[in-house]
Amino acid sequence: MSAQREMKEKNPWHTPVTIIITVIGVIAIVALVTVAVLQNRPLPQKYKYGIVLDAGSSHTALYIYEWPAEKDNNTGRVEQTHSCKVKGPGISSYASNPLKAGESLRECMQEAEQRVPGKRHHETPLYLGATAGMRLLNMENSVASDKVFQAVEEALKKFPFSYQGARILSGQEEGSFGWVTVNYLDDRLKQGLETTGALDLGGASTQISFVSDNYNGSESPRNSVTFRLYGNDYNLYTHSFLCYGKDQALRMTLAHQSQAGPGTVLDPCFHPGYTETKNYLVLYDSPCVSDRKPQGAPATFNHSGNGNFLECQKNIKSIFDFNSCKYSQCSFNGVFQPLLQGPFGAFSAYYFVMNFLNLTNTSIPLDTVKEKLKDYCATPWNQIRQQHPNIKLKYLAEYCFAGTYILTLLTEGYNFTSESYSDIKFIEKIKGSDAGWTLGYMLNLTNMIPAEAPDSPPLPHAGYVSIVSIIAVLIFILFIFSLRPLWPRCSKHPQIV
Ligand SMILES: Nc1ccn([C@@H]2O[C@H](COP(=O)(O)OP(=O)(O)O)[C@@H](O)[C@H]2O)c(=O)n1
Ligand SMILES: [Ca+2]
Repeated sequence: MSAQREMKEKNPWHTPVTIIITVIGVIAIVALVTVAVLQNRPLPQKYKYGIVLDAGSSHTALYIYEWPAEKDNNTGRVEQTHSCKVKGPGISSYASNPLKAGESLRECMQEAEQRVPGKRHHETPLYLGATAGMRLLNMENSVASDKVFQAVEEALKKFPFSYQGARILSGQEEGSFGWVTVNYLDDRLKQGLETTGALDLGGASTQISFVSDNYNGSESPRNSVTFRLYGNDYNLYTHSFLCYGKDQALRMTLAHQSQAGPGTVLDPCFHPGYTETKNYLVLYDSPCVSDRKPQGAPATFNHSGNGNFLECQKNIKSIFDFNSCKYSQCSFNGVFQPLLQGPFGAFSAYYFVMNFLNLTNTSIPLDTVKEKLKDYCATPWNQIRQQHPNIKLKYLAEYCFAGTYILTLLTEGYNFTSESYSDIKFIEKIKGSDAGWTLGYMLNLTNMIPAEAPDSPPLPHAGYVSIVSIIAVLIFILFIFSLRPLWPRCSKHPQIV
């Protein structure tokens, strides 16, 4: 017998039956695992889109959101993919020429048409939400505000999206949807984590929204908003202060000073050397101040600065009422506010102003922040202008006021202390999406956040593939053992040839 044959007889695995079984087994395992992997491989992503227009008091911005199309119940992450700032002022400024309000949106809407894939246009919901600018116009002149909405509606309907309406948000909606946005983007809602409060500062109103253990909605129910999200109940405290956005607050502070008498206003909230001639009619053209219009005043007044932080803060404090409170505790103007419970995200003008002033770092002690602002306000206007040649003078002139207003609102208004000040984070975006009410508004209207926690597959994909592989190998080994009777017998002793 040849040596080769001898080898074969010694090694039972070399019989044709076992070789065939092994090959088939290996092929079967590879096929099984391949199918398991391929079946669960993410498909090329297809997206759905949603568009929200934020018609603020100072300007309108368009946001495009996208989310994976094939996720059940739209449970995939929603992200902002594009934003467009509408040129010109907010839509409430077009009260005397409503058609222009509609026209102003055209450029950003055309951009949206480019950005959203054509075949998704007709199914992409389009919302417009207006905030405090339109609230004020509606109070002042509801016919004019209706006309602006009509014009805006006509302009938006010309685009191929699924138009869902334009309306004024209530203060509660504005505050609570800002809170939803921040906590959704931080993944706090899905995971049932402690939530972040939301501080939104606009031009015409400002919102504060947070969950507090000592607030269940029974004291001052009008400040209560409840949500059931991903299986958790949230009882939110929220309040919107109309007229306490930074632009209207500036009007109120100026109006307060100009009551001292017509002529010149020497304003501690403006830099030394700043001087402008301003129109009384423009100053008082807002329901926030119209009742304070002095009788028989001249058409214009001289607005000059002397840059004094402490005096500025004193003036700002005069627009708050700290005395009336019929609840256990109040923020200001007799508005109930439970004990602050952080952390807080402060966005919109809070961020823009503090970022300009290089004061977004809240681990800097509050006293140091005040010192820095004091120095900034005392800096001569000429020097400020030279340091920031590219910033529009109107905006540049107002940062001393705006910074002082923010600190006053937070500490005197909402009762943040030197300790709790560091609970605030000034934020612009979270994971690429702007902080603001728009995302929360769309998530709510499209039912994108389920009330109950979605059922998740019991195993992640990797775990599933590993278990399938292990079971396949075990079945194969069992199979081999079940064929034992067919195995060639091996002798314990070397065969004698
Ligand atoms: N880059 C920017 C953009 C806006 N802003 C200010 O942020 C505020 C935005 O308010 P808004 O137009 O949303 O007004 P509301 O309707 O929310 O009260 C305005 O006071 C703007 O002047 C800013 O300070 N810097
Ligand atoms: Ca706003």
